[in-house]
Amino acid sequence: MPMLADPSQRYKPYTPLQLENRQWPSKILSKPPIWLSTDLRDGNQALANPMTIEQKTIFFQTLVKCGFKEIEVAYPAASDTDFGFVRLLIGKNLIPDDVWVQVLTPAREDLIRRTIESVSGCKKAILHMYNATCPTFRQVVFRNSREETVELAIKHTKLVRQLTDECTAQFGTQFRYEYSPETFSQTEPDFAVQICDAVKTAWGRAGPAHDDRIIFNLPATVEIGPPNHYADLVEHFCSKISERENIFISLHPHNDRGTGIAAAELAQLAGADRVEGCLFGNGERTGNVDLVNLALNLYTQGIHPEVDFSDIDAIIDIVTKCNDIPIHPRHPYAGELVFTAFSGSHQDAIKKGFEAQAIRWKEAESIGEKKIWDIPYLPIDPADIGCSYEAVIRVNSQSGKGGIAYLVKQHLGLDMPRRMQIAFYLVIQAIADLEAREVTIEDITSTFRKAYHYGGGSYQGRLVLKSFRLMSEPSADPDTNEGEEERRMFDGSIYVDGTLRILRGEGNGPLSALLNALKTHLRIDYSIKSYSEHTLGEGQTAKAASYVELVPPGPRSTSESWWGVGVDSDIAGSGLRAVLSAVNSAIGDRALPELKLSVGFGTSSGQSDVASVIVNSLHLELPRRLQASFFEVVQRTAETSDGEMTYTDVVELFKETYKYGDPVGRYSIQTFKMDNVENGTRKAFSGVLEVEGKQIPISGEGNGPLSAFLSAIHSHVEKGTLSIREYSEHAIGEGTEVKAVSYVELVHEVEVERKTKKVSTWGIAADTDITGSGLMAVLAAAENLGLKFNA
Ligand SMILES: CC(=O)SCCNC(=O)CCNC(=O)[C@H](O)C(C)(C)COP(=O)(O)OP(=O)(O)OC[C@H]1O[C@@H](n2cnc3c(N)ncnc32)[C@H](O)[C@@H]1OP(=O)(O)O
Ligand SMILES: CC(C)C(=O)C(=O)O
Repeated sequence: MPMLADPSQRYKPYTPLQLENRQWPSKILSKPPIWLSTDLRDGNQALANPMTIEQKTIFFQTLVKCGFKEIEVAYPAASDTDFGFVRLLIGKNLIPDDVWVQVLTPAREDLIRRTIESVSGCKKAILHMYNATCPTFRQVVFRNSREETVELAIKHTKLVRQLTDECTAQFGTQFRYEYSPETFSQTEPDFAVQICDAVKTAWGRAGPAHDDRIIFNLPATVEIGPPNHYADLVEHFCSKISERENIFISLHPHNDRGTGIAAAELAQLAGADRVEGCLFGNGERTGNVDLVNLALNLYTQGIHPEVDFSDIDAIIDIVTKCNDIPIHPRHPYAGELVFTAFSGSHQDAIKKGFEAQAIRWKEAESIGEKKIWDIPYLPIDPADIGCSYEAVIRVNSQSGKGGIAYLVKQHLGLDMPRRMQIAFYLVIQAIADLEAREVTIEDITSTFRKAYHYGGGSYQGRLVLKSFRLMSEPSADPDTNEGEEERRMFDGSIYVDGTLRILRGEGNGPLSALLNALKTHLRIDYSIKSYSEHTLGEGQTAKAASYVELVPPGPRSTSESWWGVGVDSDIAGSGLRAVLSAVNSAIGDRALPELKLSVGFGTSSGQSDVASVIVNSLHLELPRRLQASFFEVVQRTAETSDGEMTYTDVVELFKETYKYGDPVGRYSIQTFKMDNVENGTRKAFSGVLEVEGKQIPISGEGNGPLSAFLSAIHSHVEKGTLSIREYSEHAIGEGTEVKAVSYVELVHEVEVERKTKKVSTWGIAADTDITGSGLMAVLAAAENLGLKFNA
């Protein structure tokens, strides 16, 4: 059947109340109401499968834990389960002393007796009786006149009074009385007041003290009008009922029009003291009013609700298990999606909101002011109810760059520059569109790693930085401006398609020096369009994150660009890594010039090619001056072999030249000790030097281990003086096999025919002890120089 063209033919509107001097619209809520949870009664009676005693027990304990002090636990006359549950709570002493349990009964003698029997022995009980009072119920259900309806309420209230007094006398149970003119919102307002006044008189003991007050519960048993109408009815009731000070006015809104929350809030403004409802709004039909929603609404106004939902997920878990009803994903405060934004503009605003709030809070903290929550689209801090920010931003095809950037920042700590956000957004958007699904955080982080070759392991690209050195030297150009006078030289070992190569370049900064090296050695030619950086983490573990945008060289008309990201404990290192990250994207699978390992080490080969051979074969990252020195050796040797040397020839030549890896040297250190002297500002070396089988005790002092050792051997050198021109070291090997390799360039000066003659050479040594490797490198150099030691 279609909807009616004229619904007024079937449905009549509510009758508005002509309330004079209406007060509630200009009031505000400033304190929480008394809460009554009726989950175990009104909520329970609405379930297809009412709760078992075990479920009711768990639910009851959860309510107690949340801080509810009044809990309607059963309709005891309804079933053995309900009756037995009340007996169990009392028998097992499960009711805390400050908690009132409430039980409901209709106005029928047999059921009232059974209900009061159920609470005998309980410390504090609220006996709740109801009878329907509105015209339809009077006429149809009870077939009673107004007078008969009032009489029914009076008669049974008197019975309740008599039986509860008897129970108090016998068991010491403290009782309060709650009366509900059921269907209050459909009852004539004056009749509701009349019947409650009569009930109060029949009860006969309402007083102003908290525990003596009679409770009049005014149910919107069925929500038949807008919330302002309910508020009007409540304000009318509050102003007309006698002895208002001896009464608690309670609300019991249902949610048939979906305005139960609004009705409860407005009716509190209208004068109510107490609210009955269920967690997450379970209950008959569309449910009772949701107490969690009401309480958290107060909380977000800065008013503590005096019930605690700090771990809302745990509460949801118990409630959904007991009710066997799921919570809607959009349910206020509790739904799975209520702290989630999928749409781009929401995500953007949330991201900016968090950033701005962090700054605001820092300032507020420094001047002792409140840290007020003010994040777009998030009325409450999810953390306050035990939720994480994990789900705040989720990505699908409706999302924008801001949300994706937020997630990258949250999960990888990387705060991408705006243009990079746009570039990465397009990558994610393509996935979301193509696969028509939500893009998970795992998808986003792994796509980011793949796109920018970030995170090592399987994500790394064709070019991987192993180590580098940056040097400065004054510019050769006399016309350079102040501040531009330095040239930067990059000298690094980079894996190129798995082969370690030594690349060198120079520029006016580290990044341009690397780009120059890539151009020179690998014909990779790009320029930097933008660069930015920020710190990642705090304190000692802080690192630098750099972002680079590369474009093809020449006039910048192209829209094509490649972004890269690099993270390193060293800021220059992070920039270099960012360049390589972008280069890896830019080159794709284009072929790169190979390192020719077996031919061409004649005059046409460069120093870095030779250095590449050494690093690949012996894992030695030669200092630049040693590279130059050895290159000269290679060139001289190549001349004698028609300009051609094989890879193996070069390696052997290196070993032979520097006696590297030669186990039987003429000189060795038998034992040594390095002490701190002069408050640790200087070092004192003492040990035994073995020279061609002879043991020579030596000792000396210096400002560091090497100078101390040098001074120790000095007096035993046959003639001349020794000094160290250059020293460097690096680790070699991995894990437990790691050693230190030291490189020492030793200079020997001798007077020959009144002229000072200077010769120098390199010594290289590896040892598990870094000081040991340095000393051995000095000896190796001495041996390579052909020095003689006296005993
Ligand atoms: C708005 C609310 O939520 S009110 C609470 C509703 N909750 C429940 O009903 C859950 C528990 N109920 C039950 O277990 C049963 O209904 C019982 C045990 C209370 C009564 O069961 P029964 O005796 O079989 O009667 P039934 O369920 O048909 O109830 C209707 C009878 O109670 C009367 N009645 C209904 N409400 C009331 C009341 N508040 N006061 C007095 N009598 C009432 C009806 O007029 C009707 O009487 P009739 O049999 O003389 O016509
Ligand atoms: C018994 C009353 C309070 C009731 O549950 C209702 O009217 O909804």
